[in-house]
Amino acid sequence: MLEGTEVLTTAQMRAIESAAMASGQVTGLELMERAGRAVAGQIRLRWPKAGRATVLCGPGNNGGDGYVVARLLHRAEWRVRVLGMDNTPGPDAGEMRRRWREIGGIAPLTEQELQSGTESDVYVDAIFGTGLTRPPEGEIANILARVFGRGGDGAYYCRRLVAVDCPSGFCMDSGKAPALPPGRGTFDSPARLTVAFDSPKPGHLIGLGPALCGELVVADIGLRQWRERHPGGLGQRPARLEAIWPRFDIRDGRRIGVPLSDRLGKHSSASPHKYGHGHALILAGGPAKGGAARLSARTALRIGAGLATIAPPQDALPEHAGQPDALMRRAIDGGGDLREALADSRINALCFGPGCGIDRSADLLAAALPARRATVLDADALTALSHDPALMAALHRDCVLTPHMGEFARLFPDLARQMEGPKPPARLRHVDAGDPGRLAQFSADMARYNCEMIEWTQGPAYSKLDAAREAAARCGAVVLLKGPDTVIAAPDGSARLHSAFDVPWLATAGAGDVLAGMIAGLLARGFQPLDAASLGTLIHAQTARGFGPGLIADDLPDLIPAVLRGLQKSQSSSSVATALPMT
Ligand SMILES: NC(=O)C1=CN([C@@H]2O[C@H](COP(=O)(O)OP(=O)(O)OC[C@H]3O[C@@H](n4cnc5c(N)ncnc54)[C@H](O)[C@@H]3O)[C@@H](O)[C@H]2O)[C@@H](O)CC1
Ligand SMILES: [K+]
Repeated sequence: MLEGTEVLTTAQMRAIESAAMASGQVTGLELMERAGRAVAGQIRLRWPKAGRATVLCGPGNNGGDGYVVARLLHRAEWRVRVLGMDNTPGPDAGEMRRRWREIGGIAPLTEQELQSGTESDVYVDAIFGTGLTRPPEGEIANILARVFGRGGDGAYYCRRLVAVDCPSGFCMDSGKAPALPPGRGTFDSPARLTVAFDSPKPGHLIGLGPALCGELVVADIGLRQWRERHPGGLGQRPARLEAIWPRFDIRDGRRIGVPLSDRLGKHSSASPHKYGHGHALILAGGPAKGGAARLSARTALRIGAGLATIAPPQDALPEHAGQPDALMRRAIDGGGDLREALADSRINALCFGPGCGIDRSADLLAAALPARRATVLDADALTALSHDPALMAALHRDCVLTPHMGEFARLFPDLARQMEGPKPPARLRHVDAGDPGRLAQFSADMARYNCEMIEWTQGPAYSKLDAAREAAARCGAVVLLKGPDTVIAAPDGSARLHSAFDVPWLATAGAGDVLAGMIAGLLARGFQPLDAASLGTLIHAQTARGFGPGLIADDLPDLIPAVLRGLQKSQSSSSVATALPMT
């Protein structure tokens, strides 16, 4: 079982906070103090010399965190300037504002104030967190444009911007940034650092998140212990959502979320025989179309499949005579040939698509899907699938679809359209919080914290995650929606997120063929489809991280052994098992 860092939607986070407070074991004020302390601590860790800080405090609890940051930086001898809003915040934020007022003043949070005065060494963005409900307008939009924008000389207005929970105006569920109306600039100046609380949210990992957040630190604010003591949390737990790239620090700075299976470096069965490690069959296209499938096949071998066979039509077979010698060749002209090949039950993973041709893919898929072998569908196979509802209906739970956005839009046009628009309203759902007294307290807290009892998995904007989950449930197969951010979803709602925002050079011809081959090889080795797809995604990006710019897809397969060695090493030193309760 692959282990990643648990990711929570904002609704889940709010529900956990509220339930923890309803249990009487923690107060909102304590959580806010810890949140502010985490941010101030991270600032001092990076910039140990006390300097000038400007703290921008919004109207809600995110602003409350900001007042705590101001107080703690002041205590550490920073010269702190606070700009705040003239509203009546909730009781906790109000109390934190009062405590700050005993120390220093609050200038109005206006564009003019932001521009005036001496430039600060650090700017703290505590304007909006999870409570953003509509696109900012007027003065607040101007402020955000300045905070996240650049001057005429191209320099950032707010050098060293530290975001509290998230960059303000940003949706933590979808990674979308609805904040700025057209013409008001863009988020072109990212935060240096974002300190999120308790767990990463989907938006930190997908969409614009990785670009806007800068370094992401996930700070424990004491809810983890409560969750460990109350593993059921609130009512029924949703399908698990995990991040599969270890970017997060927590508590004492340990990294969590090293996503490994202990089987990664080992073989898939106790048998020393090559058939014990699986046999991947990679279907190739006609003459002059075989390169993509060769990349896939070579990769399947490198990732540890015991055997890999490339299967072009007869007239293209001679083209595959070269390296690697370890690769087997077999002509498969059509569905009949494939059915015959699949009589050999040792062929346990299939890969369709790269360079295969749309008609040939359709013909071969129709023959293969009823055999219910673990199957990767990529490129032309996805186009064939989008043309034929019967093929779509024949998909099964051992299939992995690997579309990019264009292919996804052909397969699931309605879901792709929804991604462009707002999310439909979340459905209300009863939350079982124990006895009536506790439930009453819980409801009061919900109201106090402006929370709704909304379905656990719902967030405010329809995201790539929502779309991939819905697609997987609809087609009954694993859907890997790839891009700089990749979402991998299983039919039961479990999902994994990975950001390859840091390796833009991975967007190169043939990289997708390599990914398909990795997943096919891992399936051959006996990994479950969700794990094979997740590990394939991670290893794929890790190979590119190790190589750097200048990468071409042909380089990738030979980089796999070093990545496998590195992952094994990090597994042995990982603290993941102690840092997170795993379900
Ligand atoms: N709930 C808790 O127990 C904790 C919350 N924490 C902080 O609280 C934050 C969430 O607090 P809130 O729910 O109060 O939300 P926010 O502080 O994000 O903002 C909510 C406020 O902004 C207003 N608002 C929303 N959209 C607006 C717009 N477009 N223009 C102008 N005003 C707008 C709302 O009317 C509301 O007053 C988290 O992000 C985190 O920073 C932390 O203190 C940890 C504990
Ligand atoms: K913020």
